[in-house]
Amino acid sequence: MNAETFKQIFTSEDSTDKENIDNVLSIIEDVKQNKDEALKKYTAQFDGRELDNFKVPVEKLKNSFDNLSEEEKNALVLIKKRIADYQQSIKYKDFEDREFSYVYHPLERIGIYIPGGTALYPSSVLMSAVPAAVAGVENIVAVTPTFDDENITFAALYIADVTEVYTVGGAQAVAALAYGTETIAKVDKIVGPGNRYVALAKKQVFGDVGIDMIAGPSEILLYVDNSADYTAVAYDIFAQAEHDVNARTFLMAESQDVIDGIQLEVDRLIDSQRRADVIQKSLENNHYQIIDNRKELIDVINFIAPEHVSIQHRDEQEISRDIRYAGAVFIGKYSPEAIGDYAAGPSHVLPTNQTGRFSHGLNVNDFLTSHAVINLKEGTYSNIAGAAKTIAKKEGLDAHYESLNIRMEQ
Ligand SMILES: NC(=O)c1ccc[n+]([C@@H]2O[C@H](COP(=O)([O-])OP(=O)(O)OC[C@H]3O[C@@H](n4cnc5c(N)ncnc54)[C@H](O)[C@@H]3O)[C@@H](O)[C@H]2O)c1
Ligand SMILES: [Zn+2]
Repeated sequence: MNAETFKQIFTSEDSTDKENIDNVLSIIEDVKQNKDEALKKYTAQFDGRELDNFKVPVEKLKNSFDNLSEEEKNALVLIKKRIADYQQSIKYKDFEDREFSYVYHPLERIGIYIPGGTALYPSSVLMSAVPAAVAGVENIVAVTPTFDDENITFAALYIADVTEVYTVGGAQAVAALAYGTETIAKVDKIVGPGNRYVALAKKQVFGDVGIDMIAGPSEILLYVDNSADYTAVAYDIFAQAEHDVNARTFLMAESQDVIDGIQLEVDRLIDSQRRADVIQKSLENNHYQIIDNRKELIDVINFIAPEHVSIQHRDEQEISRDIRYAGAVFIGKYSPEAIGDYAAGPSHVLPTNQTGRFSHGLNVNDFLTSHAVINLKEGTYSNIAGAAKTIAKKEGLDAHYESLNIRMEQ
């Protein structure tokens, strides 16, 4: 049992979905050319809505918030504060020295995609918009295919310091953010999760505009021993599975007894789940493995770089310290992944499908850009200009050489 065993799982997936790519490319081209007209056309085609005006007035957002129960309002406010405090604490700070500085500035205008095709995601609003607001972004534009006059997504947008909201979704919304239309001005970066069309569109527009990452179907790797609460672990597996039929769980334990114990709870409880049909389907993607060697376990985790890792084990602290690549690591009984979805603080917008090996969860620093400031004094210059001249000469760049040399002679 080692990381090699998992290669098969990851290489056999259809990451290149030719038909959908062509479809998304033609939507993007159309929006580039025909702007608002194209947005209206695709909104009618895919969402079945005739839209004259897709800008949502702030009163609509406010109404949605005002009409929530006190309990719901308080929940959104508390979650917003948790996210903001956490993001503030990890925000990069300028480095300033006599001859070098490194300074950070917020992006000017960003777009957040809030999924809304089949479910509402007020948590995603807060997880994307609050980090941007903490970074100091002035123009936070949200797009979402959410059309009801009042809904919890609008309520979250109301308290999240979002400055503009448009009811467009899918690849057409991503294209509008990337290239601009008569109604929606172009942004500098697009963030947030969405379905495959949204993900493919983000991939296509990258380069013309920044993106955060390509987040695919959700996944969790659980490492559990017999000190864990098997019923709670069964619910952790359901929580992952109910997201989407493509979601998956990697359940790992040192012995078959543990896996059997959890499986018993899964079998006992599954029929009583409201989303049992989705759960049942996504459980087919699960992989249950016995790993009794700690080094192999860590190799597998680092290879998969799971979106979520949950360790519920006697040695959970020690094991967690060796993990290098993961979207987020949840340690122990009181850090279930579900608390991370809503309220722990770090964003739930996380890299999936091994992309955690080179990218990270959305955070405040994704909304900052930075540059170096070089302000050398004469002494430093004289110490290093000789080396620079030598290389400039070797490269045959004479003007570079002279630019350096002339200052040495003075
Ligand atoms: N990783 C995360 O943090 C996270 C959080 C929340 C949601 N999600 C994911 O976001 C996704 C939400 O998907 P959704 O579909 O509900 O909403 P969505 O808003 O992502 O997509 C809806 C849009 O898809 C477009 N579309 C639908 N069918 C199309 C077709 N045949 N061709 C072209 N475009 C088409 C439509 O324009 C529609 O507006 C889910 O996969 C969910 O798991 C992820
Ligand atoms: Zn979840």
